[in-house]
Amino acid sequence: MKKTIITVTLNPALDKTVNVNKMVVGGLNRVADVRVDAGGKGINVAKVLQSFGEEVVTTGFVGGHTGAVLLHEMETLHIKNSFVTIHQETRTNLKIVDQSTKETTEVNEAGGEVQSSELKAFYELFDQLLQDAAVLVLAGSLSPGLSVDIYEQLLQMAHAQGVLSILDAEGESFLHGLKAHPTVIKPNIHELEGLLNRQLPTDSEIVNACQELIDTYKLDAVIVSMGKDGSIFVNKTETLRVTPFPIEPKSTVGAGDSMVAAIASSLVHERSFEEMARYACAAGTVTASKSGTDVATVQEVEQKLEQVGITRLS
Ligand SMILES: Nc1ncnc2c1ncn2[C@@H]1O[C@H](COP(=O)(O)OP(=O)(O)OP(=O)(O)O)[C@@H](O)[C@H]1O
Ligand SMILES: O=P(O)(O)OC[C@@]1(O)O[C@H](CO)[C@@H](O)[C@@H]1O
Repeated sequence: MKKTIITVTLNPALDKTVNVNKMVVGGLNRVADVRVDAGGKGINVAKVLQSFGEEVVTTGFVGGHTGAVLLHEMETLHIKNSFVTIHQETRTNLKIVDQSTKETTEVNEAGGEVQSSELKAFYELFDQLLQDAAVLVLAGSLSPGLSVDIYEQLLQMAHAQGVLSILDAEGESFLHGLKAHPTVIKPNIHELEGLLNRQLPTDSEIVNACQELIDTYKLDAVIVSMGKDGSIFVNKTETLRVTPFPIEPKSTVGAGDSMVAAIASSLVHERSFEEMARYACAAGTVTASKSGTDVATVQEVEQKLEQVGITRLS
């Protein structure tokens, strides 16, 4: 049986996280401390999967000095990777954590442009990687130069090979990707409201929206994350309201990606929907309690599984 999980980050980043005592918008902010991590959604997913002991390979585009640092970071973390090198520079994303409110302000660059020859090389590489794959994770924004329907195309290639898929995207690329029927989607509440172009102030409105998406786009499951308020898991037969255990949040960057990693691992291991929810919530919540773009380890997640609150709504 195939077990490999491919994570795709078309627009990765080095995440530079700075802590300031109290953020002054429009004023001078002195940085108390700084850290740099390999980032980009699919790379964060791969970091968690590596700790979980899954067979994971991560791919996408990297370029320039920042790209070289990113590749070095992945080697240090022993994450199997196969990236197409582009001429332009990989971006650096700034994350400002205000220690007085514990809020994170994110400033994400657009990223280096991908040329058509580089895209062609990626499609060839992706086609090869699919041969051994069980699950595909597509996550994050698109670099300039990429077509908004790229997720749709990659999902169609994956489905032709019988590969399950998780899509975590927003805006136009998300809408296009949905047309190719990913197995699971994991929007946060803002991405879900943006997709449907309406506010979803109550749990029951969120659940109805998830069911609507499952029916319209023939999805297996929709998982909506809502930061400290937890998450809602909906598939064709079950609806779960999931509540995290208390933490002191340090940086929520990568929390959603950690959920996606736990969902991918649960698909490979054919866990029940409830077990998937436990793993995903524990992974996201542990990551939110860590600094920078540092992510949950398998030991930390498994210790917390029983502390996840699950209420079965159907
Ligand atoms: N402040 C917090 N306190 C407790 N748990 C949190 C907090 N923030 C995030 N989490 C946990 O992490 C999960 C995912 O968080 P969130 O909804 O912010 O994801 P996201 O917006 O996709 O994140 P990102 O895109 O930065 O990876 C939540 O469902 C919750 O379990
Ligand atoms: O600009 P995108 O691709 O939407 O998001 C990129 C990003 O904010 O997402 C990750 C956290 O989820 C970070 O590591 C990274 O900087």
